[in-house]
Amino acid sequence: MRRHYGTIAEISTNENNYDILYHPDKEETMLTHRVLQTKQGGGGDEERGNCSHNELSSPKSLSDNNFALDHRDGEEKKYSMSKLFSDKTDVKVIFAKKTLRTTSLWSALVFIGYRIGLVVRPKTPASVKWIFEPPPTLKQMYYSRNCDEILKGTRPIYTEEQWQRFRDIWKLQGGKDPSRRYKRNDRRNSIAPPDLVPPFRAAQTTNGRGRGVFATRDIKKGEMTYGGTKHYIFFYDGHSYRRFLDALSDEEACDIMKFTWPQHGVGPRGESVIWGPMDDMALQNDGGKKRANIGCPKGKHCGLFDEYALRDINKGEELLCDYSQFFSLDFLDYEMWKEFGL
Ligand SMILES: C[S@@+](CC[C@H](N)C(=O)[O-])C[C@H]1O[C@@H](n2cnc3c(N)ncnc32)[C@H](O)[C@@H]1O
Repeated sequence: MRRHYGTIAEISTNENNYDILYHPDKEETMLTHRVLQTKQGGGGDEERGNCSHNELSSPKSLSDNNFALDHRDGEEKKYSMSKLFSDKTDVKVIFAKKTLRTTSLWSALVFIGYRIGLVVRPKTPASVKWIFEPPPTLKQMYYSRNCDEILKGTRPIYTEEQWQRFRDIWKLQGGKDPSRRYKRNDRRNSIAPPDLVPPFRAAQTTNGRGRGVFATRDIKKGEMTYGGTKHYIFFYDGHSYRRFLDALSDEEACDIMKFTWPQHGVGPRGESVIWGPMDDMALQNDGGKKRANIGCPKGKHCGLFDEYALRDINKGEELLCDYSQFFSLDFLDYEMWKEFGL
């Protein structure tokens, strides 16, 4: 006899109005709409009695003790149902021959075998390599893509079409902007007018900072220079971030790793995300507290990425923000990546 907690192969009834969901990840089976329970002290075919009925709006887990059923593997059992269906409805439960636990144990042993080299590893196609290998961290992706070398060279200035391509790939992969789900009165909402044209353009710096952004006209202190997350991409987990980078060339992926960073409190319920602007804003360099000439003026409330000139800025001057608000210059050592398994 075995106490069964999860792997019911099949449930059938002469009324067919409930669904079974099997969740291998959670190692549990769920019944939705209606919930099967064993009856206390029933008779006849019933194992321990009854099936009581529960109309549930949310699924209830079979791994719950309510559903512990003693059985033999491969055995057929019948449970009479009361309330759930009409009194005399029979529900047949056929238990899987192999329980999930046994299967999981074998899978775990094979997996460990692969990891420690006891089991000969077949040549793994790239598409399934993560089944056998732990997914790469940010540093591993950075070094495997040869980013150290790539980023030493002069990097290109991206055109609007190239930025758009990054945003399109992200959208095609199911990317969603969490700020669209902010409530109307959320203080993080941007107040940037939809037609705001940022008064800066990317170009190469001459002081060894790579690319930067430069004022395309004189900008008055207090003027808005950027706003909102219209061009941002967001990732809620390390896997979607990896998948995005996988769609890009080494050169592009190395750049994107530099242009994106993890941050707390961005999602509608304060979730952390990895995000970054996919426009020239990504090339803004750090001026530290002292030399930053754009940012959120002291005492002013600023929505997400609403930035203002902190002093008068001349045409051609580099626009610098203060990175300490977001991330460190040495982005690879930014501890928060670890929260995403990166
Ligand atoms: C978001 S990118 C900015 C664009 C970058 N200059 C480029 O060409 O890719 C951030 C990176 O720029 C570089 N950077 C930004 N501000 C800097 C500064 N004040 N001094 C030196 N490097 C800086 C650092 O390498 C940093 O990781």
